[in-house]
Amino acid sequence: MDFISTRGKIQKCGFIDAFLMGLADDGGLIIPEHIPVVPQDQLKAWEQLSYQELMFEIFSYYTNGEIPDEDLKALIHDSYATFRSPDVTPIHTINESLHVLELFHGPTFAFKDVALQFIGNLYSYVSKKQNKIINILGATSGDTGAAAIQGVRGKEGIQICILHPHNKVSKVQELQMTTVHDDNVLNLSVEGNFDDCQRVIKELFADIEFKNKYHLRAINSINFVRILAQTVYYFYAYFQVAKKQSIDAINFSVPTGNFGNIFSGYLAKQMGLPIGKLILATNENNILERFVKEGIYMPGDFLSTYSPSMDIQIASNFERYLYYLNQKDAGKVTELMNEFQQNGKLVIAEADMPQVRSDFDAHGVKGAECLQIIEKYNKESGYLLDPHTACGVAAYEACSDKNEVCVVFATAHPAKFNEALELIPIEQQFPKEIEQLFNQPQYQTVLDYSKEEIVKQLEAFYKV
Ligand SMILES: N[C@@H](CCOP(=O)(O)O)C(=O)O
Repeated sequence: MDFISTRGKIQKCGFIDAFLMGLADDGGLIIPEHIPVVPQDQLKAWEQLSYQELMFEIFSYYTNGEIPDEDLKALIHDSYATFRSPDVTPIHTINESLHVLELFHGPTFAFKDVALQFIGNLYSYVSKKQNKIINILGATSGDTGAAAIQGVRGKEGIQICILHPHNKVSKVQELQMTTVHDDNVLNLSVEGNFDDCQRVIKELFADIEFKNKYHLRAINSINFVRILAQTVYYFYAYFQVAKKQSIDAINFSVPTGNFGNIFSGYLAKQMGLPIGKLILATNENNILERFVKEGIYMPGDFLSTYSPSMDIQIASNFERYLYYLNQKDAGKVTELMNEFQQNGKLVIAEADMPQVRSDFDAHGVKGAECLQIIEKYNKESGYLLDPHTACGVAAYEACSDKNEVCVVFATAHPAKFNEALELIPIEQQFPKEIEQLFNQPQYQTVLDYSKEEIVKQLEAFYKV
């Protein structure tokens, strides 16, 4: 399996090189040259596998034997040893048409742990095997940063710097990042929003001289390994539901900001998993919903919402989808991305819209609807949703027929967003790992939004 760029201007490379490159050196995103299709009898056999065994099988389609089987198995095993559920991502069934896939049983109580605990271990493995310096640079709207820091803290040969938007993440998210006081961790709290943070890191990754000098590595979903690791739970969810009831295709409703989590579903579907609808669940920052409904991809005004992890306007992984929508024409993708850069908007050809609408459906939650859904499900079924998952459930209600089966992703534990939950008359409980954060000192540098200032901080922090 070789890896290429959506812009077509890098040499084909193998799995580890694709992992280390993060953002493609031509400014595009890395994708597999061909998406492998899993034969039906293989899919059937996978039904009985544990999460870890399934992940090994899926990764083996992509790793080209670059990681010996025993090493890959050990990496996978170690990555999920810290999870609070033996199933890694267990299913909670509300009724026959609605299942919630709990993706928050990792150390930082969000779905990001599922990929990032593995990625932390993989960076450590590569650093030791190839004697490589790993300087991670990432941007977060709250969850990625906490999970990535947790995945690499204290690991030899790895430094991590995370940019988060100052005062625009939840208190628990902020504490999860900034109470870590390890020498290899730097938290920069930037006056701006997530899009500002993501823009700077993308510019730095696209500056090849800087990227190579400082050995920059990515943990955001620009890194294809993030996408691949997230496909595993689509397969696992399907098999768990299939054990409970007879199903054909199932729908997935996915809270999404950077288009990474749902793009993993697109990949799983191309690999042959019987997925019906992929439903994009967003909040008021609804660029993706407008794209599906109107065919226009154009950022609107940034809004702070009850679901801050999805307070994103420019979705990195959208470019991966554009590549497939345009029949893998890298020249066309380059043209479209340049157009977006210049005009701040992309208009999808009318002829392509039936395809878009058969690939995705979408619903954007507005204000009170998020809290109403949390209250309603708590009252009716005693299940507590976090605000992002509530967007997913609202999108299920809007887009999935009741005679279809839908899995909604619970992307975070509700305790991470107590500010929103306090607005509803329900009882909240904090897991002890979260409760104890409130008594700890914080370590972060607050910065104006200035690329020069950020670069100065990185140059002082990274070992080269
Ligand atoms: N919602 C994310 C934003 C970064 O997205 P990623 O999937 O590219 O890491 C977060 O919580 O940080």
